[in-house]
Amino acid sequence: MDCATKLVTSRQNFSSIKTNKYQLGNHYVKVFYRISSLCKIDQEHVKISDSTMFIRRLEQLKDVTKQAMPPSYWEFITDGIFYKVQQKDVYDEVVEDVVKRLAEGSNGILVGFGQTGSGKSTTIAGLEFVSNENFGIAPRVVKQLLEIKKQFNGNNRMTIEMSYIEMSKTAVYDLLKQYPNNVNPWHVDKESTKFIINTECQALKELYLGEARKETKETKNYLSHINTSVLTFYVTIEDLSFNNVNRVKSRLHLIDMAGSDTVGNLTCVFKTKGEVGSANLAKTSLEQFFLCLVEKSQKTIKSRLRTNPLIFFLKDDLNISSTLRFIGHINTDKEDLQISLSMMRFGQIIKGYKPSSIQIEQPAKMTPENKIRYLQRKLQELEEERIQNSMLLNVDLTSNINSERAEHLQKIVKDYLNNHISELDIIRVVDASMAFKMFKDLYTQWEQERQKLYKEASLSFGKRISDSEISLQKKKWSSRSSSTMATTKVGKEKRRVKKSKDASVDEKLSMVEKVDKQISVQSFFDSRAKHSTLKTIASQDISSGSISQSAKRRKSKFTTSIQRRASEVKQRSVSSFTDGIISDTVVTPDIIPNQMEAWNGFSKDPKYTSFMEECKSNEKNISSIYEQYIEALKLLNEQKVNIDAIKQEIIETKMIMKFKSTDSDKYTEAIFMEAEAKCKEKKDNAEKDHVHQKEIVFRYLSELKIYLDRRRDLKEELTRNFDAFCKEKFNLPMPTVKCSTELIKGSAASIQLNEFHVDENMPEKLVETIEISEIQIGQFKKIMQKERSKVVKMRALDNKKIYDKKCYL
Ligand SMILES: Nc1ncnc2c1ncn2[C@@H]1O[C@H](COP(=O)(O)OP(=O)(O)OP(=O)(O)O)[C@@H](O)[C@H]1O
Repeated sequence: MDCATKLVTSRQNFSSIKTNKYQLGNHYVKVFYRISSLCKIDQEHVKISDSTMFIRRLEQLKDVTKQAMPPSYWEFITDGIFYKVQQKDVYDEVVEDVVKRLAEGSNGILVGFGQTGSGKSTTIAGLEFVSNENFGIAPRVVKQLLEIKKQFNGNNRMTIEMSYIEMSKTAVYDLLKQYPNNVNPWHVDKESTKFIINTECQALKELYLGEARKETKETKNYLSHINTSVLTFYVTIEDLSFNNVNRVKSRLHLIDMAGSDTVGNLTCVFKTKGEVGSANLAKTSLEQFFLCLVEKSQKTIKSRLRTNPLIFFLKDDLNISSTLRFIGHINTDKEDLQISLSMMRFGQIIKGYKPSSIQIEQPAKMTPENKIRYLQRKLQELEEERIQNSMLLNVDLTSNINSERAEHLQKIVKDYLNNHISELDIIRVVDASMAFKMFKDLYTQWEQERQKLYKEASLSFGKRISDSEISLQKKKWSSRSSSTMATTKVGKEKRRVKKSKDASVDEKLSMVEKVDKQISVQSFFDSRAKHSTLKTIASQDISSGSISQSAKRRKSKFTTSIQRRASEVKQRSVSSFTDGIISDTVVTPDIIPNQMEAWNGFSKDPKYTSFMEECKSNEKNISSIYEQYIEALKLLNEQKVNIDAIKQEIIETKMIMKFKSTDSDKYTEAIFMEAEAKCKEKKDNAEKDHVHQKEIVFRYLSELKIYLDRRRDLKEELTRNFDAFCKEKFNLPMPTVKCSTELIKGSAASIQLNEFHVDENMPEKLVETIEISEIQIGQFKKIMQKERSKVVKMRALDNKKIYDKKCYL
């Protein structure tokens, strides 16, 4: 798989481009291109600059008289060109936002089109590889949707379903059904299977099975798909908080078009003329439909809907308010230029652009005029970029922010304050402006608390200090930059205060200064250090010889009250900070690095020893039952595979019997019947074992559930205990607490529930943690191969029957 860097990324700036007057292009319609990583870019024929592709004009190559002229190219504007990039990069750039919009109720269509063997299926499905890093768009959509689903709770519910169909010129097949799986081409929506996705594992298994049921032709290197396939995700979001359930439905279609080609091309020698023609027709139909769409001709659009089952199926979703993404796949080899040009033109039609022809001089021969033209164009581009940037900087983008985004920003603020991220990570203009607004609010809040405390402190000494005096004093105090300077100034300040016969003001100011330090942002996250600082400062002041005994007494009283208030303010700050800004953080107990010491103290405290022991023993139980459960599950799956194999044997025996029935004698028939009976007996026994094994699996599962429930309670208790410990030892609650990593080491939370077929009844809590491993992909591939060979055999038998029938007739 590719590992080189991304060649060109998306560019949104199309202003310098000649567009069709019926331009369809809005920011929801994007056309990308992926150049097959198996071919080298031939610079003479193909050039790429940003997201613009230049392809050599073919007539110039063919016409010898024109070959001496400067090379002339077609210019195609795209939203991004990928060459030798990771699957993830393609996904992030092209699909991620489509899925987000899908969860918000917007329909979407993603079409992978291109020449035979150019990498369409790799981009859309990517199931032939052994690592999930190489998964294509479909498995990644499943993962992202399930992640979004996790965020729905309470009155909001999200349901994800999928259907998977394959379309040939004349028929439509349901890929989620066993062969024979024809559906009525005009009732695909009603007749196709809708599979409810609860886990990534189940969905992947269905994807692999669907892949196996596709019609393919074996080539030297890979299996080529003959037909177009459409994988549709149906998302339903329900809000149950009203009397009438509020329901939003949306669909996302991932279309893997049949490979277009020219009959006789080396890339498609294995395909019949009919198959090539049918693939080209599918692309042309879509192209024609888009031309109608671009021209907004409702009448023609309607009539076109009835000409093609694919367009009919996509129907309402195929319009410009949906999010449309097209990924064209091309080879840049000279012999494939013609078909590549056709693919590029398709993209331009979708965007509503008119390809223009330009001449590109070779750099060595560049004339001054061309240089000026080139530089002028670059200048214009930069100028436009500058205008856009300055617009972004000056526009208040924060007003349009939704709650999810706001939550995300709150998390950024929290992470920044916790030193988990740097300023550079808040680089986006919107993020930065919102984040700084939050910093400001936070600061204002603390500043108000501080002022309030100051006033209260002044009042408690029976003397009111005017606001101006406070600010004057404050300024003087805050201007101290070093400890020595501070000492000298303290002396001066005290002399001045003595002169004004108000020594108590000085004391109060020094106390308030300490409180200031105490509630500063830094000290907020370093509670222990601050706490001791407070004590040290207080004791230093108290022992200071310049203060009289009564002042000392007053001061110590004052210190205690200030300390208490500081602690109160801090606690209030902590809770308001947590409530207002990082309300999402306290849910999971977490240990942040500078609290490790506190955690160690807590875990060794004899008061909590028995509690900690219980936590550990619960984790141990989870581990051991989990292992047994996995073993039992493995056996269960093996049994299932065995049963499938026996069933297959029965089918095959029956089929052979049917075929032989015409010319076989009674003796042969009896042998077949006996073989079938034996298979059935084997199947019955295997099914009995399977039922028994299922019971064992569920027993382990329910046991595991009990321990996991206990773990949840223990976690809550742990949070409470740790909080109490921190309050007791440091006089401060911990802002966030987490189980020690040591504690959960080896626990089921850290174990990834493995592979294997998981029954629907498996509790969601467990299923959520499933990560797809390479072993599991291997198993899926085995299932796929088995299913494929089964379908191939059955198809061959059907074709033979049809052939025999024809011959007979
Ligand atoms: N980005 C890539 N990285 C590695 N291998 C790739 C990539 N793209 C395609 N291939 C390889 O090229 C071959 C053809 O790819 P794929 O099946 O995706 O093409 P296709 O366009 O779907 O073909 P067809 O139209 O014949 O079905 C496969 O062997 C695949 O592994």
